[in-house]
Amino acid sequence: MSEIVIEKLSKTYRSKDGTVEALKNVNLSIESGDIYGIIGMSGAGKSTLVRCMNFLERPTEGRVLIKGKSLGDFSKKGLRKQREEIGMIFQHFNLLMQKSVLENVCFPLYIQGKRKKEARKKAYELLKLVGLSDKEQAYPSQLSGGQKQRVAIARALASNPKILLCDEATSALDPQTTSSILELLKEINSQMGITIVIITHQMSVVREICSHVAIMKDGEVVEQGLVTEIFSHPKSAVAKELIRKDSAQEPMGRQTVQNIIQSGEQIRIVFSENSAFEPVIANLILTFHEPVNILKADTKNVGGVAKGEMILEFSKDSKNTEAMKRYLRERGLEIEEAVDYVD
Ligand SMILES: Nc1ncnc2c1ncn2[C@@H]1O[C@H](COP(=O)(O)OP(=O)(O)OP(=O)(O)O)[C@@H](O)[C@H]1O
Repeated sequence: MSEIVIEKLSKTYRSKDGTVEALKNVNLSIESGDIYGIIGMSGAGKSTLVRCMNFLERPTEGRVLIKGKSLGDFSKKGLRKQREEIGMIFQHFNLLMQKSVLENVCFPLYIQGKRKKEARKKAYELLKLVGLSDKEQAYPSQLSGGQKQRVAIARALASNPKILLCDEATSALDPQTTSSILELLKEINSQMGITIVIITHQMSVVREICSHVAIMKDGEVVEQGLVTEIFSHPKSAVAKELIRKDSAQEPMGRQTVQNIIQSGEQIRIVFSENSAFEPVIANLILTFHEPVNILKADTKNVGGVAKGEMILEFSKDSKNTEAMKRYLRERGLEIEEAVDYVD
């Protein structure tokens, strides 16, 4: 049975300035143990969707099922109990600034009625898990962004949730700290079996950690599936744009993209790092006696697997472009037009 099912979900905000359809007929299925990314540009509806997953926001239409139980059917008390199974972390950590790290982690346990001794024992364990045993007496203002997010993760895990919702949890962090937090989330997923939902606007986050992804635009899911599949063969314009931005963020990638000679047709190829890719390109050149520019070549971590990505450019006056593409396809490489990936 799926851990989370989103069925025909719509959310409309009404205010004196008019109505906003933040979600339109969203359908998703998230399996137990998935790390599921939800990605899209600003305003796409990501936060609204994740807030509907624990009914912080009530949908206008549709259902949210957690392990087959519809959240809409719960009483207030039942919903509060159900929410203990769904932890959440945020971009700005939302810690209690007047309380120590230890007391921040104890807080949800006190709300559940746990005694101080029991709560503290659990909090010590969690602080050890997130690598902050030495900071239990510190206050949030004395911590770095990455450490604050570790406290927030420990606090979210205090009620033994089955699901952890992460709303732009790494957006306020530098790339190195982002990687260490993603690493921690991966450990939590694999060691504790917690299903993780990650809201982000960065493809690099999805690439590094997620098994599945849903891509949102204007309140709708425009594409969803395995990250490896979407990274290799994105279909929607939004997916292509997010992949292009991901590449352009790397200094080498940007430089190469800016320096390209806009001449012949360009294609994008994604391949396994250890595939026999180079001989194919060398043989292509030897077979057709034509130069082929390699505009960009990169290796990316896609769900822990190294994937090669290349953008090739054929000569402007080439009469062999179609034959060369056929040659590459016949050798098992899947290729696509690269117009969406270069500026
Ligand atoms: N409480 C609210 N009242 C009215 N409109 C809202 C409310 N919350 C969100 N919206 C609108 O709903 C749409 C989706 O917003 P949402 O915050 O879910 O998008 P997002 O993809 O998370 O964006 P961002 O990445 O900028 O946080 C936007 O047009 C937003 O202005």
